[in-house]
Amino acid sequence: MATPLPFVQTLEALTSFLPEKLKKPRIGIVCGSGLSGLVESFREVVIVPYDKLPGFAKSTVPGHKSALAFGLLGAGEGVPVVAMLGRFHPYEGHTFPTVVYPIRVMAKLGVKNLIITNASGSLNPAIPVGTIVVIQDHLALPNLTGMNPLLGPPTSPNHPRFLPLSDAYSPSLRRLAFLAAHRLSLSRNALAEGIYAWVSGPTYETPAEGRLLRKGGADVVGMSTVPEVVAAREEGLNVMVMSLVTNFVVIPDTYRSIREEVEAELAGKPVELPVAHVVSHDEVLEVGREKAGVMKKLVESIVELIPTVPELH
Ligand SMILES: O=P(O)(O)O[C@H]1O[C@H](CO)[C@@H](O)[C@H]1O
Ligand SMILES: Nc1nc2[nH]cnc2c(=O)[nH]1
Repeated sequence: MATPLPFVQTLEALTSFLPEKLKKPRIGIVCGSGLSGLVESFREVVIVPYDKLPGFAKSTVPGHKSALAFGLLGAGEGVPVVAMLGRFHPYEGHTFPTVVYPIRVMAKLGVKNLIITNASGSLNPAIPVGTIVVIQDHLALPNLTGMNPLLGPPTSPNHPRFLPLSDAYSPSLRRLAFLAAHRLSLSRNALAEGIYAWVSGPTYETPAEGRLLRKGGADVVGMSTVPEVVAAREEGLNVMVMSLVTNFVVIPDTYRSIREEVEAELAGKPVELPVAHVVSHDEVLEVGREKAGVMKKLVESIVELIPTVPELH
């Protein structure tokens, strides 16, 4: 029997921290690796550490803090928002109910629109490092092979047993990303559209795995987000995802042949080979820091535009 989730206690704890005007955020934000600087644009901020909230775990990944930030975002009076300054990943050892618990709490607070950010590796030569990819769809091998976040009894009798995901990424919200980029005079290349492959991690891809995902139609790959999207859709939220490309996944056309190298060496003709790039989380965080400002402005602009779209109310 699964442990019951402590929603009532979490909501009571949150209420005790928040002033009236921040108690009912309508927009939720998830900050990806290195992107929690988003909170710098919030006004009247209240930070609630995860260890003060029953049901919340601790984020153990560098670049992820362990707190919720509530505040007002955008011009004028501002819109009440809540942001996760750090997420939970299954590879940290968190169970799926724990990974998506903050999303379900956001839904119970009244959040209707969710903006998720993450860091990812590019599988598509036309999508270079530094691009922000507005996600159109996902390819989730774990979902198809027995690691689906919704396995087990439904969290609520109101949830559908068989959740459709053909429309998971809200066209209305995605539209706002491009309108916001226009408002901010970003270059056309700053923003792309693409498909996110979710892998469990924590290993980065081998070249063969990268090639498989690319052939399967994915443009970028990461180790998060999809469980959050699935839970948010189950809760009835509108969802959009912006993925910052922090590195290329190395997918060579051919493999270096050690046999040929040895044969050349033995024949007195050693070959000089280029050193292959090896990705690291430090590099991921570095690109996150460089692009945090653009991501912050985009999110703020989208938050300002949401109230102008009737179907997002
Ligand atoms: O998806 P976020 O949390 O932004 O982080 C990405 O960066 C980390 C790997 O460097 C992984 O956690 C991957 O998913
Ligand atoms: N799986 C995966 N996650 C990432 N997060 C940031 N870069 C990468 C990557 O190359 N692969």
